[in-house]
Amino acid sequence: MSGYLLLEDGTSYKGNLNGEDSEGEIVFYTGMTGYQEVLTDPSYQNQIIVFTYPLIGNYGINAVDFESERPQVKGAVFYECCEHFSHYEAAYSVKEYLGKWNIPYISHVDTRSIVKQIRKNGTMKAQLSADCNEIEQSKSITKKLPETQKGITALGEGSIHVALLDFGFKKSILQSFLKRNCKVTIIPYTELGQLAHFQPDAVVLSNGPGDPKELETYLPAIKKIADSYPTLGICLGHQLIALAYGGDTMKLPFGHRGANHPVVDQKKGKVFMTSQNHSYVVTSAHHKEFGVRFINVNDQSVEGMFHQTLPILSVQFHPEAHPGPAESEYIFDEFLEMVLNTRREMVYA
Ligand SMILES: NC(=O)CC[C@H](N)C(=O)O
Repeated sequence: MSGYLLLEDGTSYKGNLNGEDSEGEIVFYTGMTGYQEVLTDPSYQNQIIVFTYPLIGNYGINAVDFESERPQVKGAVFYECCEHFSHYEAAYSVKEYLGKWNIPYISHVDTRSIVKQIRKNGTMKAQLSADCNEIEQSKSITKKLPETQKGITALGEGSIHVALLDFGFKKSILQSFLKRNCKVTIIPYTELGQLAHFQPDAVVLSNGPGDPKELETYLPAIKKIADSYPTLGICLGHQLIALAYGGDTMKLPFGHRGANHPVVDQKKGKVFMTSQNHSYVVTSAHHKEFGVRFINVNDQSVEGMFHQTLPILSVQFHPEAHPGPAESEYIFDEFLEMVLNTRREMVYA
């Protein structure tokens, strides 16, 4: 069926629409692969994703690469959505998967032109629609709090107990700790008051959707947690740590979403490629208790911080990868080493 992608700035694109009308914030993802992880990453809640690579769906959808239990996006924009997939692990096509969950997508639209428009006018409200109406200008996208999926859940038997504060966590973050011999207790951020009761050795603040400032009411509790436990913040978690300690965040014009964002680790003097998915960044006017350790090579934005005296580390990129390069996985090892050192210090204090 023919249909339209309508942007808030008045631009429209005609293509083949599958599914019902939908509305969200339009953003673009530049990785050549990883569509299954992107579609199911909770950080993309309330967004319509333009995939810049022109062939999506070639290797189908499998049982292992989900980042959560369902697609999280409001819609997808492809040039070609391949229905005849080929991969030994593939169970069904992207079309079947999105159809099952009533997530619409449009294909055979000029994705290069759409991306140029977003780069020019910034991420904005968009609609997938059977009709070519204009988007209501007055109604801007309502900011929503992250939706979490599970209640408090304990997994793994390891010797280090990590509390994963869930703002919409990616399964790969959980797995990064389980495979490093950790016990993990997932705690939805709405229940963060319960955290102390579990007596964790460390706390991880997860990734998640939306503007970190929407979570303002949780900041004092987050600061108290980071003051008390070795803490790692990933993406939204990193932004929340900055805000909790008096720093600030701002919105980038069109964000960083892809699998080849170069970052420099100033401590190691090393540049590596990272997987990224964010609109907001910590501004360099962060609180002076923190130092900036990681910097984006393309635009010099802050990619990660460390606390000068406390065991707190935070990264804007995704060390768990999925999709994308795993070159920064050492962040997990370094963090767990930090947790063990803190434990040793407590024993000998
Ligand atoms: N992946 C994330 O955690 C994204 C963080 C935040 N929602 C942003 O867009 O900047």
